[in-house]
Amino acid sequence: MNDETRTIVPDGADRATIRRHFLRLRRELSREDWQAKNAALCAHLAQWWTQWGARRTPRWVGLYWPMKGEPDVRPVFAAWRWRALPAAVAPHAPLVFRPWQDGAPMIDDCYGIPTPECAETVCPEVLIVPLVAFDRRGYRLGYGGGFYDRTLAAWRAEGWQGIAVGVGFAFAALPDLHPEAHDVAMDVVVSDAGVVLDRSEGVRR
Ligand SMILES: Nc1nc2c(c(=O)[nH]1)N(C=O)[C@@H](CNc1ccc(C(=O)N[C@@H](CCC(=O)O)C(=O)O)cc1)CN2
Ligand SMILES: Nc1ncnc2c1ncn2[C@@H]1O[C@H](COP(=O)(O)OP(=O)(O)OP(=O)(O)O)[C@@H](O)[C@H]1O
Repeated sequence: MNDETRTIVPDGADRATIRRHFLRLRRELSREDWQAKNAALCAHLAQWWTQWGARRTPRWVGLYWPMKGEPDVRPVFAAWRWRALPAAVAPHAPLVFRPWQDGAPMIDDCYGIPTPECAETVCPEVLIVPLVAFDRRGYRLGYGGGFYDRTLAAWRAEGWQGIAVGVGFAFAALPDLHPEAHDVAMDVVVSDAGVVLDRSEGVRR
């Protein structure tokens, strides 16, 4: 299967169908394929981060603990002191972010995803967001919990000046995901094909 056929989804597909389609494609990647794509994505993200970080003074970076074949961009921030991981604490609540260092004690959040066992929470200035699928304007599909949308909506309502950086595999790019009212677009999207969207200069953060 080449990258072009990968993007074919059934005509008029709804979100659940699109989500299943790209989750299946991701699951079917060979280990070698996944590693090559992940390495390319990490290289592009590292370059973006170096350039962006040189002009700003970001502190907390919100990462995620990868699962189900998600890209693993943790190596890009391995030397960064201010790393945080999300915890889903309830099905309809915004995510909370907890400081994280390698080797820190972890517990499962309410979806069984490891999260630091730590009472402190932080609000990341740079939020790295996993993309199951994404479109040209930076709208995304995740696992369907609405967590990132809810989290970003809550933070922005409180005056958050941070930046949302989506990371996903290039085969999951679609022209238009037909966003719904609650969908929050990414400011930057990085894939194994490069930085495919960057509005970070336009936003004051
Ligand atoms: N690595 C990672 N961590 C993350 C997220 C993420 O997308 N990736 N999240 C981003 O939100 C939050 C957790 N959200 C999740 C939402 C749903 C499911 C889940 O397993 N859903 C079921 C289907 C549920 C349904 O259909 O209603 C499944 O996929 O089997 C897992 C995590 C916080 N942590
Ligand atoms: N700000 C919000 N307030 C209330 N409900 C919301 C909000 N954002 C999303 N939702 C609800 O969450 C549900 C899932 O949304 P969506 O399909 O966009 O999830 P997703 O972006 O794939 O998931 P995730 O962000 O967890 O990766 C939708 O039914 C939506 O109504």
